Amino acid sequence: MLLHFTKMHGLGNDFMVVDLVTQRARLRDEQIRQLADRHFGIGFDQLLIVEPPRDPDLDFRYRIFNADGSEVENCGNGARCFARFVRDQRLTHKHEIRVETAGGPLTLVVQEDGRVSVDMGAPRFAPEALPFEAAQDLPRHALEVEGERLEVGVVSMGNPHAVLRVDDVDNAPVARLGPAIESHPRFPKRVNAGFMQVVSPHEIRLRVYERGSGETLACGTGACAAVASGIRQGLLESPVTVRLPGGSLTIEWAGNDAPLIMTGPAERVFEGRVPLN
Ligand SMILES: N[C@@H](CCC[C@H](N)C(=O)O)C(=O)O
Repeated sequence: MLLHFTKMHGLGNDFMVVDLVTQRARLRDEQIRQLADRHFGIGFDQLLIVEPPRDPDLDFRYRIFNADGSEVENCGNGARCFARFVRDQRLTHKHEIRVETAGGPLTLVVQEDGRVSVDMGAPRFAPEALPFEAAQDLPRHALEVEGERLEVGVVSMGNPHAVLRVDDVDNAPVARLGPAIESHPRFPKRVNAGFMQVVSPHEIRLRVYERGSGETLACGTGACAAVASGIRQGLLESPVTVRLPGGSLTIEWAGNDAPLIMTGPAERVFEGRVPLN
């Protein structure tokens, strides 16, 4: 069969978006890995699948797969592209869209200027929420990585994040420490590794080595996790501008059980059809 798809990106974090409301298909892990290949396939950081909701109170079900084929709980940049996609495809006319994800329901609001704001829910710091092996809930945990003692904040945004503070994000050892943190045995479900440089209480620079996809140009849940961890440690104050290699996001958080609100762009690149073997 020929599968119709749309290529999109949020600040260079790129997606293949597939409508399974009007098409029928099933993608196996190895097909996802092949499609994600930037030389032999289409190339993307994540595959986003749009399905009818299982809960009648929600508008859609939104499923997310990393480039390695693993299904994950949440994707912030993907959520914004998802909102733009369902409106562009005329699957909905709503400005406020409620979707089911593997990490829980999300509310997406399409603004007049085309940017999308997402209620990302409240961050969870308890180690069992990620999961992370630790005896207690602390703002920073010591972590031995490749013989180095690092200090990381751990945050669940539905998906797991470890945030490491660095002095200079341009020279941070993301390629060396990223994969080692991602598959550290104290994170049984692996983890996304963020490298955060604090510029001022309202501005950070961030690079993220994503679980299952490698370093990306932007990570929405990584931006939320870094801001939540930074505010919890008294380093940051809401709102925070997060400067990522692909562009900037605005993150607001009132603290405690309040949700993080992420605002940023969502871009369509092209549409195509690909044979599914
Ligand atoms: N790019 C995403 C996060 C995608 C999922 C992540 N790699 C994971 O495995 O949890 C974002 O914008 O949040």
